[in-house]
Amino acid sequence: MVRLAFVGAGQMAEALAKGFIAKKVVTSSKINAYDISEARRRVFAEELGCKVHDSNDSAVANCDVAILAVKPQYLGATARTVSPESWDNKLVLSIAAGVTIETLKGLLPPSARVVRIMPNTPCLVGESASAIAASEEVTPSDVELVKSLFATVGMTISVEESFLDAVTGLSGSGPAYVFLMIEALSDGGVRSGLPRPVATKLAAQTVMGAAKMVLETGRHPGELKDMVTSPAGTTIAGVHALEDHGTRAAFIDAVYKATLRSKELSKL
Ligand SMILES: NC(=O)C1=CN([C@@H]2O[C@H](COP(=O)(O)OP(=O)(O)OC[C@H]3O[C@@H](n4cnc5c(N)ncnc54)[C@H](OP(=O)(O)O)[C@@H]3O)[C@@H](O)[C@H]2O)C=CC1
Ligand SMILES: O=C(O)[C@@H]1CCC=N1
Repeated sequence: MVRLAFVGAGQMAEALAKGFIAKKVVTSSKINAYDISEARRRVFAEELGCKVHDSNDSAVANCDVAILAVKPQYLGATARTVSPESWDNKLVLSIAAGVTIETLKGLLPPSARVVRIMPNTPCLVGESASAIAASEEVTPSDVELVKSLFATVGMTISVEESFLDAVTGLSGSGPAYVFLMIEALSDGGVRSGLPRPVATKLAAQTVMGAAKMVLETGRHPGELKDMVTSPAGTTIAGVHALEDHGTRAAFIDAVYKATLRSKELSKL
């Protein structure tokens, strides 16, 4: 069984570790971790049962695959806390938004093989969307290993590295847009008289059901929308309100602005 190391044990590292453990792809005893925050080290040791180290160097020295999971701004300084000997021959996965393979290679010895991945938090429930871009040195068996690891917590897709900023703007950040949407739909239900727990449950199930229809039928979302929309009915009244408030443009702009921010992070 592969030995992992999380360099940074924050929100996303926790979501991935919990997902991997739940799917039994890695046992907690094979997950090494370090975080500068004692509170985060405690979560990994006490809640997840992982091997928590007293440095990034020790965590990486004891792994086959290291997952860089600190904020992009701290990646350079963090990578330098690990000695070249500990990085030697490691498969290094970076989930950091924006930070390019070229930058990552500049931080690591030449023997390290670099893969960038952009997952999202639904890995916690086995429904992540992870896009993967590998550097030239990465072997086909490395790619297979990464794909099989992340496939246990959701779907994986290989992309050109140049697409990763857009992926980050869409699926990396996307759960936040959808949570906001569910919260707002629930507010709408409450505004119309539903009790909050009923409204939130209906909103979340509706989003999940609609998403499943897109994925499972392969039909265009516009066509599926038309199936709900009766002439002079309730849905077209709701759709008109959404169009009137510029909802479609707001989503397009959200993804675009997040993409631009990912590009900015690559320059830090
Ligand atoms: N959250 C998400 O949905 C997603 C995040 N990502 C990427 O994942 C990465 C982590 O994001 P996220 O989990 O949200 O961030 P968090 O801030 O929750 O986690 C990062 C952790 O790293 C710690 N840290 C900082 N410096 C070091 C260091 N030198 N050594 C060890 N640990 C350190 C931080 O401690 P402290 O807080 O004390 O600084 C923090 O606990 C980012 O690069 C982000 O772009 C990718 C996909 C989705
Ligand atoms: O907000 C962020 O920067 C990170 C990257 C993608 C999701 N969260």
